[in-house]
Amino acid sequence: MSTDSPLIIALDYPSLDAALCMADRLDPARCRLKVGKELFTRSGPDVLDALHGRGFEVFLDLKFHDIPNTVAGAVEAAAEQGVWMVNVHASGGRRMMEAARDRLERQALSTRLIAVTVLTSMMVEDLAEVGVSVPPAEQVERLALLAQESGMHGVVCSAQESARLNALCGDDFLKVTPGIRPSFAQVGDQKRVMTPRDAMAAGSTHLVVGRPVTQAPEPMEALAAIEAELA
Ligand SMILES: O=c1ccn([C@@H]2O[C@H](COP(=O)(O)O)[C@@H](O)[C@H]2O)c(=O)[nH]1
Repeated sequence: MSTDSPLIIALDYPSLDAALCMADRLDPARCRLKVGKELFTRSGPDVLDALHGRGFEVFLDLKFHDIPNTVAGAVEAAAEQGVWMVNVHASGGRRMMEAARDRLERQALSTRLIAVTVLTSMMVEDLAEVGVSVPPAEQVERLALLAQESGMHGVVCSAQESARLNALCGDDFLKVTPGIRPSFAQVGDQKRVMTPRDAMAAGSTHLVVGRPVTQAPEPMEALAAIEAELA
């Protein structure tokens, strides 16, 4: 089932059972789901089959980062599982992103392919330690432009960068933004955060929300509060 909702709920759980318990409380007409490294490493492709069987569109968030041939094969494998979206790291470079895009095109696979710019958990000090001597916003812009030139459908960035990327890359270029924190939620390890309403106003196309829903005492109430904020 396809949905107009911008919400992507991150199923960061240590077991298939726990993830499906949450999925069974959610509605594929009201959100998409994201499967990340922990859940996929534990459950493998079974989780994708189970979520597709329940009618959800799935973002497989494995953030591939390797040589072009390896990433192209991994992206093809993900797309063959029928996922709605998959991602790579933009810092893997132009040739890597182009190889992944070309592989999807050659196999006529319609999975959206996006690139991670700068993780939403990183600040200027974190970038400096890995040899990047510009602020996150500047690095995000650089990598988003490279991702667009390399044929990506969009990027993962923080909502703090969405307005600038709208101006630089256009409205149609996807801005998938984790680090979404409603006023009732704890920030945790995220650094570049925004509320759901501000993120949409800034031009984010999709909002990734994990713990504010999945760790809430009443997850469905938390989700409803976010939807009300967006209405
Ligand atoms: O830059 C990034 C890229 C990916 N993520 C992922 O999004 C969710 C966020 O979960 P919260 O619990 O809402 O913090 C999580 O799965 C991350 O792996 C990100 O946060 N930042």
